[in-house]
Amino acid sequence: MGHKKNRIVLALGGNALQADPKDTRAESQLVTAKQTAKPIVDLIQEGHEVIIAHGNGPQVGQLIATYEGASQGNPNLPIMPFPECGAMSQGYIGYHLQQAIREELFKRQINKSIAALVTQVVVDEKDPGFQNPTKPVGSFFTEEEAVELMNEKGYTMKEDAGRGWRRVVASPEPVDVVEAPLVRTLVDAGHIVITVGGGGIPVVDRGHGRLEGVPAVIDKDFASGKIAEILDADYLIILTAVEKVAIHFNTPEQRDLDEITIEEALQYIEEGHFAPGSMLPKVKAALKFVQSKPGRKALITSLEKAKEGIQGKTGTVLKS
Ligand SMILES: Nc1ncnc2c1ncn2[C@@H]1O[C@H](COP(=O)(O)OP(=O)(O)O)[C@@H](O)[C@H]1O
Ligand SMILES: NC(=O)OP(=O)(O)O
Repeated sequence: MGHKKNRIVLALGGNALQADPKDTRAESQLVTAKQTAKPIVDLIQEGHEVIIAHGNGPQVGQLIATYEGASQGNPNLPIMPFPECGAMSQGYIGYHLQQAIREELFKRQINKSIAALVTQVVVDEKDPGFQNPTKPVGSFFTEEEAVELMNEKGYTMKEDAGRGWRRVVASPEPVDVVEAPLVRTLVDAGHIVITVGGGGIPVVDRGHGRLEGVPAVIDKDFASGKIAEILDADYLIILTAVEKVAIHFNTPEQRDLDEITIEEALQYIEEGHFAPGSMLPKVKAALKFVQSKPGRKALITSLEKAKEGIQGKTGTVLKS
């Protein structure tokens, strides 16, 4: 008996791109991408239509820090602006995933093309996110190092879900995906598309066809939800380091969640079970997607468990 083929937007978390957060070498990231390709191609092999989205927090932060460091005292090396760093991170992560998935498709003799599309995402310049930076980017620091960086460079730094201190930048909500019609055309034609990488390059619509890049990093969970809505996907699957979302996370009372209703999700958010900057945007993006139209489902699980998750065997599922 055949099973239902779904249109799935897969959002890849940090661990799918960088196995060891301390090993930031591009070569290591490519090795990780090759591991990541396997469970993705499992889904493609099952006949699902897969659209791939991914984060860029560590990578965009590294690019910005590299330019800032290199340009100090060197007038010939200007600092690369934020939107350009976002585009660069989107480009190189897309290139890695494109290579990795292509190779895996070839191994399994699946005749499909894959392309990463440079994707811009429209944001509202009045979004409150511009006044209150929340998006962690780049490496982790100790509190002492963070204080030094705040004083020296004027960064805003915050503690990131018990894992250390990171620079935080503005993170407005995605309003629209500029290249969405192209993504749709490619997906409808049976191709695999990598899009809204790093949440998309944030742009403000100035009218008359003019888009202007703005210094921010859009949350990839929200951008994935947005493209899933636009493409009328059946599933938004957010892949991260944990198999299930939990309440009372990291405490002796921790309870992993299997299936939750919209009401339960709202209640758990209200009770503060999900850390801002890590699990909270995932649950909120899942919630927004399932609320947008009846029948839509969201799944939060680990990369390795994606296939079992779709079969209803694991993960945390949210249904409308
Ligand atoms: N309530 C929760 N349930 C499960 N994990 C949680 C929860 N709150 C915070 N986390 C943490 O959030 C992490 C996922 O966020 P993050 O690492 O930022 O995501 P990404 O995979 O997109 O890079 C999990 O690996 C876990 O450590
Ligand atoms: N842009 C973004 O959300 O990146 P991360 O998932 O790496 O934080």
